[in-house]
Amino acid sequence: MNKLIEELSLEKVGIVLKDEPLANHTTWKIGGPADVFIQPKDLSGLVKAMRIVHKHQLPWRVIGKGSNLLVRDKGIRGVVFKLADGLDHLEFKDDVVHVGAGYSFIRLAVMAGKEGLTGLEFAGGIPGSVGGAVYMNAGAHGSDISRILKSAEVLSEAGEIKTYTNHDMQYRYRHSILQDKGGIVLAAVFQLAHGNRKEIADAMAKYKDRRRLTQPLQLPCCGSVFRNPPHDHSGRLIEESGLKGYRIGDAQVSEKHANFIVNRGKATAADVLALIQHIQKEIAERYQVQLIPEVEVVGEG
Ligand SMILES: Cc1cc2nc3c(=O)[nH]c(=O)nc-3n(C[C@H](O)[C@H](O)[C@H](O)COP(=O)(O)OP(=O)(O)OC[C@H]3O[C@@H](n4cnc5c(N)ncnc54)[C@H](O)[C@@H]3O)c2cc1C
Ligand SMILES: NC(=O)C1=CN([C@@H]2O[C@H](COP(=O)(O)OP(=O)(O)OC[C@H]3O[C@@H](n4cnc5c(N)ncnc54)[C@H](OP(=O)(O)O)[C@@H]3O)[C@@H](O)[C@H]2O)C=CC1
Ligand SMILES: C=C(O[C@H]1[C@H](O)[C@@H](CO)O[C@H](OP(=O)(O)OP(=O)(O)OC[C@H]2O[C@@H](n3ccc(=O)[nH]c3=O)[C@H](O)[C@@H]2O)[C@@H]1NC(C)=O)C(=O)O
Repeated sequence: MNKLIEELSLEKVGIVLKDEPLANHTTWKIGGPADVFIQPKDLSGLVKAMRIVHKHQLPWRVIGKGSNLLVRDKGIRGVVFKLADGLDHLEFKDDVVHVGAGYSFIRLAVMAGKEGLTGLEFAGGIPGSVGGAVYMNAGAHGSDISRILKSAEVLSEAGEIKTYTNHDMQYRYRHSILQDKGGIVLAAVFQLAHGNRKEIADAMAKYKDRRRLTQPLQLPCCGSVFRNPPHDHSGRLIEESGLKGYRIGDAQVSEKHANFIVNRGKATAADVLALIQHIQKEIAERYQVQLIPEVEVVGEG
């Protein structure tokens, strides 16, 4: 590991940290350490780092803003790449936007609105990176990434950069091909349309108010914990089961939105996982519905 860190430092790939607690990089503020944490300073830093990691045959994972991740308490063995500053270029060309994977998805929505471009209003309250959103097919208010993505640049483990079209992504509800095949989204191109600045701003303000009213935005959380089952809402089922406020350790079913689990202070991943299992058992017994987590659970317990 020390040899790897030495090589990464010599190549000046960006920020390189040993045993970095991932609780510092997830919105749940939960997660054990990554053996090696790399925040590349730019694209060439990422490509160089990937080559070195590949040579050392270490497992790796990429994260964005950690807003859909439950990292187990013993952390992640191998390397974690975090895409943030340095991979965050933004360029509007008529009604098309080219954006780096490390760019904030919320900020992108705000910037597109300022340009008078419509299509990204739904993203106004989704607190992740563009890369995470492309991978997750993030969505809200009746829209999602699949409606606007033209193409994405993806780096494979072998170090090749390929262009994926919208069709290649095989998008479905909160699913993309990347969830099966892996790869690192480097950048995305979105097709928007010219619209009315005021109408765009009004729609975003309306969505923002709705979120403030219905979601526990002030407490550490990861958004919806479970996918919605067909033709229903996990939040409705969990509330109807009387589980709002139910707590294991410092992990609690939000009083505001039953499909959110909030960290009341020092919740561990084990607390959250126990609560997830408890909810799944209650809902299966009561409604014969198997709730499937939307959040990704990674690392060692
Ligand atoms: C308050 C709150 C509200 C939310 N509301 C919504 C909502 O309305 N709709 C919605 O869809 N989600 C919502 N979420 C969940 C979350 O914001 C999205 O899933 C988001 O797209 C995750 O992006 P991220 O950068 O944080 O990804 P991370 O959590 O860091 O990672 C999630 C997954 O994406 C992968 N990934 C991240 N970056 C890349 C990359 N560059 N290349 C390849 N894979 C990558 C990771 O490996 C991981 O598997 C909400 C979360 C919170 C905290
Ligand atoms: N509960 C949790 O665990 C988490 C919740 N969040 C929530 O997500 C939101 C932003 O997250 P953050 O990581 O700070 O994002 P960023 O730092 O990437 O960007 C947020 C910026 O965009 C602005 N903004 C956000 N939404 C809108 C909108 N609909 N219309 C116009 N401007 C908007 C914000 O202004 P302004 O401050 O005025 O809204 C802020 O300046 C916040 O509401 C935050 O509460 C984020 C992470 C974790
Ligand atoms: C937050 C996320 O995405 C959210 C997205 O922000 C919103 C808005 O479009 O719609 C989905 O939530 P949701 O289905 O729970 O939407 P909401 O509008 O909050 O609730 C739906 C229905 O459930 C009911 N509901 C919700 C919460 C609750 O505690 N009790 C309850 O009865 C509501 O009354 C409403 O009738 C996405 N969740 C999923 C899993 O698809 C996320 O993916 O992380």
